[in-house]
Amino acid sequence: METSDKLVQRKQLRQLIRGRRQALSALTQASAQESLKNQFIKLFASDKPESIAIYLANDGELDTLKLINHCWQQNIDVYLPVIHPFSRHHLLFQQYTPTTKMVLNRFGISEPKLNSQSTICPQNLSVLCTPLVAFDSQGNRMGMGGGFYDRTLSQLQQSKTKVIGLAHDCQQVDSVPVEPWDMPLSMIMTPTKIINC
Ligand SMILES: Nc1nc2c(c(=O)[nH]1)N(C=O)[C@@H](CNc1ccc(C(=O)N[C@@H](CCC(=O)O)C(=O)O)cc1)CN2
Ligand SMILES: Nc1ncnc2c1ncn2[C@@H]1O[C@H](COP(=O)(O)OP(=O)(O)OP(=O)(O)O)[C@@H](O)[C@H]1O
Repeated sequence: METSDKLVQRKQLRQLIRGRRQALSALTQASAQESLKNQFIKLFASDKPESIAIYLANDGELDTLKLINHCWQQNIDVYLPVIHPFSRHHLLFQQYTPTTKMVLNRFGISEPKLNSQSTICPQNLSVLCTPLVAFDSQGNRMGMGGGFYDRTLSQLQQSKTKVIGLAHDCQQVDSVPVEPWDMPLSMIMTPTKIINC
């Protein structure tokens, strides 16, 4: 397929799936985040992670507040992505506690006010949960289009960090049109299932 065809295809798919998740009702979102928390508890029943990077939901993404609260209760260190102030399309991961000062980033998403003393190298995270727009059963993912998570994931190839894509079931497609830089996921968690890719 021509590169430009694929670009158009990816753009259309992104629009379609973003529309699907934005259309989910508050009730569906509420039950989805409860199920997500329960899936997480089941998955880590026998080995509690030390640290986990999550995200604050935006644009209809699978909500994570209940999961974050659960981690806090379990003394699991929670980190959030922060848009890198100088390095374009790169993320930093900063610890998030109930007292962390928050600011809005340029996408309107709440993120910790940058404090380099509470950031972590992604390689040192036990678990990294990525948001995504579309996924398939092979673990291919497509995000919002900035390549932020692709760049982070490309640094994790030699690390023990467990990478888990989080999404609603309605974000699954038969096949994500992938690009050479797209990093496949080894696991995707939805409110109803865990897919080992
Ligand atoms: N919850 C959450 N946090 C995240 C991400 C994410 O996907 N979800 N990111 C994962 O990368 C990073 C932010 N990346 C983003 C990239 C594009 C847009 C977005 O809304 N784009 C608009 C155009 C906005 C603009 O250009 O100013 C759009 O496409 O409509 C949002 C976040 C870091 N934090
Ligand atoms: N590891 C990388 N190194 C350099 N550039 C990259 C890397 N990964 C992706 N990019 C660039 O980022 C841009 C956006 O990529 P893409 O559309 O795949 O993002 P995405 O998967 O939707 O976003 P995200 O990864 O933030 O969820 C592309 O132009 C691509 O060239």
